[in-house]
Amino acid sequence: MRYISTRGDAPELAFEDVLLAGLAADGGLYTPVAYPRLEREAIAALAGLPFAQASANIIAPFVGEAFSGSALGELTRGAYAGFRHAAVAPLTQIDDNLFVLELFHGPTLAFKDVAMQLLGRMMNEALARRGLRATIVGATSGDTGAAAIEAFRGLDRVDVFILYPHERVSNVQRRQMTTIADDNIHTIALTGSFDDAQAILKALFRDQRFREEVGLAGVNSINWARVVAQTVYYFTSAVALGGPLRAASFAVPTGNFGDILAGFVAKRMGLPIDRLLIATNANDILARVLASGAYELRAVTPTLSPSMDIQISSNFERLLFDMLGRDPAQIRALMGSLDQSRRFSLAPETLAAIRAEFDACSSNDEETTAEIVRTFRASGYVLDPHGATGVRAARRRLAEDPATPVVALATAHPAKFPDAIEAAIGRRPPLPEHLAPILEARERFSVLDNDVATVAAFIRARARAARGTA
Ligand SMILES: Cc1ncc(COP(=O)(O)O)c(C=O)c1O
Ligand SMILES: N[C@@H](CCOP(=O)(O)O)C(=O)O
Repeated sequence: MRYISTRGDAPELAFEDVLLAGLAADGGLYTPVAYPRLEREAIAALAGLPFAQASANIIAPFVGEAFSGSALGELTRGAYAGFRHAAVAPLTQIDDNLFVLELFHGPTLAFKDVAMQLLGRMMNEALARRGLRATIVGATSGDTGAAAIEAFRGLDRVDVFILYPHERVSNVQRRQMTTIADDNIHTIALTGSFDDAQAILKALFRDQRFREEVGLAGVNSINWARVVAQTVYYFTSAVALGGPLRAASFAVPTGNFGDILAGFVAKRMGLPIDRLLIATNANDILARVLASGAYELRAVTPTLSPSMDIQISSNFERLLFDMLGRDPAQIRALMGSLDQSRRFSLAPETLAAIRAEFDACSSNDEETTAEIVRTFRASGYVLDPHGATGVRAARRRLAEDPATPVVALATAHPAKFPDAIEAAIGRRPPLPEHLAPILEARERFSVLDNDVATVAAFIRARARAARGTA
């Protein structure tokens, strides 16, 4: 499989190059030249397979020769061996036709582990094959950072720098990142929002000199490998509910649009998906764009679901690329307008094409808390605040169409947000035992100004030091 940039001005690459490149050199996002199709029989044959095997089957057409034959199966088996649930991503029914897909059984208790545990293994192998080292820089609103740190800690081929918004992640989320003592891990508390962190990350990727100097690599969902690994649980859960003979809808707590984009890709690959429901918190830019066609940046509002406190949803660019007939000139024009005037407008036919497949539902903190309470009272199930926005979107859909099952993605474990849960239902969900030490361990992080040059200088100094060349 070959990959092209959404902005049309970067070289076409093979999977392993895309894996190591992260963002395309023209600022665009890599996407496959065409989506591979899984025939109905191949989808049906996923039933009953271990998650790791299903993952290898689904991902194989995307990786081509890079991880051919048994190599991919070995990587997926390794990636999911440490999950705390044998099914990796189990489904739980909480109401009529309403199912929760638990994606938080990985080491850091968030859906990010599903892709990151595989990405870490793939990247390490690709770097070893090429005899390279890399400097991974990641932006996080709380969960990607911990998942990346867990996947890459202690490896000598990589230095990891994680930028998170200072004082805007939960205590558990912060400690999952800042208490890790490995020398190759560097956590940066940025005096800004996640959007600021992601803007710095993209600026670093656009600086060709810096990129080459430090061997820059990215593990956010701007990296295509993250998206493709996230398609797997759409297949496994849909098949468990009767797919491909029966369609399901998916309600997805959304921020950077990487998770729901994976659902869109699964649908393009042939999985019968009815509706893709974008669930947002008060940072509702995606709900607003679906309502009006105007993608308009506003200041980020802190909420009970901090990982979704995002306005610039990077992967929306990949969706637009497909919805605009894969025309990079139109993407360049929209992204240029976003940079210059903090907004762009979609043409009526583009908006109609998006609405044909997606709905959106935003929930403020009160509504999120009410959903946690409602679900707990009705079924005893404890949702985290991110998952609660998804379940609320799912209930709204079921009120319109009770016959089609809806899978709501539970993207984080409630123990990551104990204060919000306690305020809602009067109980503090305990942290799984393996994470208990982080509550006492010493924290290490550097507070940096929201400024590209400051962050670049910090990374340069530390990355060199780690290589013994300072
Ligand atoms: C717990 C949780 N839910 C939902 C999201 C949103 O996912 P995405 O950014 O892929 O839209 C995130 C962050 O990405 C998250 O950490
Ligand atoms: N919510 C995310 C934001 C980054 O998302 P990614 O999927 O693009 O890595 C987080 O928790 O960091």
